[in-house]
Amino acid sequence: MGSSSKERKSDKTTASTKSKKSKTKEKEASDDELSTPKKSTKSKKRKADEDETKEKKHKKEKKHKEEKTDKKDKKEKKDKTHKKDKKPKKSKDDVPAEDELTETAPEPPAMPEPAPVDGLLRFPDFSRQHLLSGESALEAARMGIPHWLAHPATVDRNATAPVADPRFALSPHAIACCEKAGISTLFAVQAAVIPVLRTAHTLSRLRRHVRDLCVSAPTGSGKTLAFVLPIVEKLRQRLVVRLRALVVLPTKDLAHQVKECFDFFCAGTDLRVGLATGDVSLAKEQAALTDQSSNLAGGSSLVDILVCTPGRLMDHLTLTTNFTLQHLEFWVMDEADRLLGETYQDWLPKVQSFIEAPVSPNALTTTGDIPIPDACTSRDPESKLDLLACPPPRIQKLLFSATLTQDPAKIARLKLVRPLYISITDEGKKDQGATTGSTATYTFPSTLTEHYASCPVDEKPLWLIYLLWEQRISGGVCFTKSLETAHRLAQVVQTWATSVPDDAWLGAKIVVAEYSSDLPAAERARIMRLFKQGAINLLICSDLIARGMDVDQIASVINYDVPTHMSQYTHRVGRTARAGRQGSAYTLVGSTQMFHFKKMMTECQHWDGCLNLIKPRKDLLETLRTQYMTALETVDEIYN
Ligand SMILES: Nc1ncnc2c1ncn2[C@@H]1O[C@H](COP(=O)(O)OP(=O)(O)OP(=O)(O)O)[C@@H](O)[C@H]1O
Repeated sequence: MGSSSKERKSDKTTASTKSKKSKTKEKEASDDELSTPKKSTKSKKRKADEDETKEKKHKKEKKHKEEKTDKKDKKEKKDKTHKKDKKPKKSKDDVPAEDELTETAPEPPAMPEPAPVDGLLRFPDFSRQHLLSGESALEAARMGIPHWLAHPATVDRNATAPVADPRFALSPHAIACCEKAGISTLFAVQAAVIPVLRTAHTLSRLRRHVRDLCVSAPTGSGKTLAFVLPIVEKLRQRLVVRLRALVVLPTKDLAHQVKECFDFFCAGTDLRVGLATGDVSLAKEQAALTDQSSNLAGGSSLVDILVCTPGRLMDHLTLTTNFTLQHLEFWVMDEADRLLGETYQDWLPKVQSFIEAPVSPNALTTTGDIPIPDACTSRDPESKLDLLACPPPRIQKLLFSATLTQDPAKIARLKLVRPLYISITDEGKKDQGATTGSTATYTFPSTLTEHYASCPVDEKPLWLIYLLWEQRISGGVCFTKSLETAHRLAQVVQTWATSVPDDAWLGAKIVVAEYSSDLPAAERARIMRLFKQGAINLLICSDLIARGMDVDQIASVINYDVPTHMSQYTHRVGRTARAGRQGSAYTLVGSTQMFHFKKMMTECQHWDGCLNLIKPRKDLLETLRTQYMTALETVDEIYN
């Protein structure tokens, strides 16, 4: 009892002392709020004592530290003297500090322009003088277009250079291939892009200089070679076969075309190029792409470069054993704006996730407890499985199109790193798209002559016949809005052409073929072969070959149906006037479509003085009308 009363007393005392202290504190606090604190003499003394003790302690610690540093310095000095002659020179293969290499590393400062040193590659001197100003810049910002996208580095289309120019640092093999292909001068897009890619990969083992590229250049300006050449040049130095370049195209036909280009430039190297388009069974493609029996997951690629369509790429990513993107260095998207609009199986985010995902430990073979990675790298910078601690090369994304989108939302999906936007334009037409507020710039081949004819909608087939006859069109492609129209039109035109006596043709007699996605691949290939040989000289099709197809023989393009968008017009007419050759484009505009057509052209500053109006000769039109009516009757008899 007694002790407890004592405890209670002492508790009371403590409590009262505490409350006194807290009262004093409260008072000090309230004083503090009003004025500079006035400390009592007692507390001043206590403070001075404390300070003295602190200083003593600090001096002691400092002395101790100095002694320690002194000892360390002496030791290092001794070691240095000892190792002086033994120190190895820094090799170019030295592995750099990890934080310097990961993509999460802080954004490096703006790349300094390397001085023009002989023997070293230089970045091209992209003009930046015509940056958007005033309202245009504000407009771009308002539309949410990132600065780099609104301010392309423009290159004049005449800025060509000889293949052997040291800026390109092309190997004798590449130069020989160009010679074999009849290429002595690199076109502007190639002269601009190749040094950027070559420099990035030659100078920088850190790959700091690796920037993603968006390239916009007119149709037929040589974009394919702009990525094929540097990729082959980089990869031909590789030792082990890995899938290092992925080239995605929107259609099978285009994929075949680009594969042919790679094959040509890879001939004489041991690089292997694969194709995944779904032309053959999945099993056959799988067998051609990876060694299915290998237990080195992902390390059994049978190809270095894969040219594919998005659909088949998805199949291989999900179904093919040992198919991996972990070694990828280049990811090319040709006809990028079309691919970005492609939602098939959500392909874009899926590929993106395969690239970003760390290599799954399940994908590794183990010997006992030790994992054997298929190669020295994984994409995960934190990965403990990264045995050689060698950082993976960063994937360079390369986007090409004649009508590259400026839609910020679409571009953002690609997560581009320090992107550089190169645009090949006409002098004086810079920033055209941005000033008009459209979502892409449109530049046409300078060798293209454009025409249009305004005609009654129900007389379009007759006017097409008129054009074919009067303009002596041979080697032409005629675009319709649908397969059905293409089918019917091909029947009518072919029937009319057959009905005209051979000796009436002053030029080559027209032989028509329908070229449609409904046809089997082999049949399409046969028709294209005949077209290239001149045995067929007019292809009637929907938009199947409106993009990217490169056929020398196309001298004229006819838009039987008016394109609904400027990019569609650009790609269609771009099938002619390629690689500096002359070409003509004709658009048949139904009288009810005239308003839309003119508006579309005017908005893209492509109306005044750009197109010639065709005024038909009435007598010839009437003569042909009779022939056309007869052909129509024959078609109805034969086919219906
Ligand atoms: N430097 C060059 N010299 C001569 N011809 C070239 C050169 N570069 C490319 N070509 C040829 O130019 C043609 C068009 O090239 P390519 O198909 O790459 O054009 P593109 O810019 O991709 O066109 P599109 O936008 O229509 O796809 C091809 O036949 C190609 O062989």
